[in-house]
Formats: sequence, C-alpha cells, structure tokens
Amino acid sequence: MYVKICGLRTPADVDAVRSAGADALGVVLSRTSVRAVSVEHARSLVAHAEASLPAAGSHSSAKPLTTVAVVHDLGIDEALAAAEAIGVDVLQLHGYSHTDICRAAEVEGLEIWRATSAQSGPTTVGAHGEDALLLDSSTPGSGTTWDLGTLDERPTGRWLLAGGLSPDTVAEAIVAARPWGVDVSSGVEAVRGTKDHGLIHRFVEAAKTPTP
Ligand SMILES: O=C(O)c1ccccc1NCC(=O)[C@H](O)[C@H](O)COP(=O)(O)O
Repeated sequence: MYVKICGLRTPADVDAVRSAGADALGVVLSRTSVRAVSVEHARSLVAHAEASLPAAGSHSSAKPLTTVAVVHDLGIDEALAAAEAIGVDVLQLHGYSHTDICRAAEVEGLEIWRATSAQSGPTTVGAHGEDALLLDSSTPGSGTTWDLGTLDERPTGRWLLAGGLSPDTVAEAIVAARPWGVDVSSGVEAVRGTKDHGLIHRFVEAAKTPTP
C-alpha cells in the first residue's frame, strides 16, 4: 500500500516520515491552511528529504520519498512555478478546472494528482489527464471522514483514499475501499497543524500491514 503523509512543516517531520517507511510526503502551499509553508520553506524541506538519503552504494534500504506540493488557492501559473521552484515530483491540485489540470499535465517531469470529492467528481483516474486521483472529503485537510457508499463507482488504477483517516481506522478503510494508496494529515496530529511522529509511525505500520 502506497502511503502519503501530508502537511509536513519541519525537517524532523521529514525524518519521521522516512523512518516510518512512508512513500510520499506532502507540503501544503495553500494560503489559508494551518499547515501552510512558503515556497522557500517547502524547498528546504524537499532538499532535506533528498539530502537525508544514504550515499549511493551504502547498504541502507532507505528509498527516495516522493515529494508532493499541495495547492488549492493559487492560480495555476503560480502553482506550476512553485512546483518547479521547490523541485517536487508531484503537484496535487484541489478544485482546479479541467482546462488547468490538462495544462498542468502537459508539463514534462511533473506528475499531476487531481484531488476531488465523491460529490464533485469525476471519480475516474485520468479523466482530466492527471496521473493519479486523490478522493478526499469536500473539506480537505479537516480530518472529516466521508461515506464510500456515496461513490457511484469505485475508481480503479492509481487512486488514493483520503479524508479523516487515522492509525485506528486506516486498515479497515483499505479493506473497504481497496485503493492504490492512502493519504493522511489530521489523523497523524495530536495538536492541529503539528505532526505527531509516533502517530505517523503507527499510521504507516497499520496501512502497510497486509489485510485479508
Ligand atoms: O492539509 C491542508 O490543510 C489542506 C488545505 C487545503 C487543501 C488541501 C489540504 N490538504 C490536502 C491533503 O492531501 C490532506 O492530506 C487530505 O486532505 C486529508 O486530510 P485529513 O482529512 O486531514 O487527513
């Protein structure tokens, strides 16, 4: 199971995500988010993620973390410029138009993840040319759960389940939804906006433990 931990703000958060064995980290550029970081700060976190990899030839099993910039209230040009300046692998777009997503998808060397809710849709992977789909609650980053039963059809392919997941609920959610990956923010925070490293470890372990 592919696991993304979103809303990181410190180098120690990056270290916790890596040591827990997650696959991807997210930095939030939204102006209104409690987890918002500047482009410069996001760049330093991504640089830290890259620098903390073991040297080539070492016997460590640490793997590169996929880095994701999350945007929802920047214009598409600003979002693309930020992704390039930070040097992320993925741009995660919340609430962008079909036209904006198609445009972003044409940028070489940058993956696009389209975030949407069951109500907003479309819930098919690649419907707007994106590389992956993130199905979330209608209030991203709020820790709100949503009912899988509201989906007309469960997506197939590269799609991530998000919205109110926690170390205690993620295994059951995986069994119910059978996503390609999971994404969490609030559920690995003891204080809103501040990551709890113990909860990150518990979440990754629960998500990656094989389920029947
Ligand atoms: O995290 C935020 O504050 C945020 C703000 C605006 C747009 C997106 C945001 N987060 C996107 C994510 O990828 C979250 O991890 C995802 O929405 C799940 O959040 P949560 O329900 O808190 O686990």
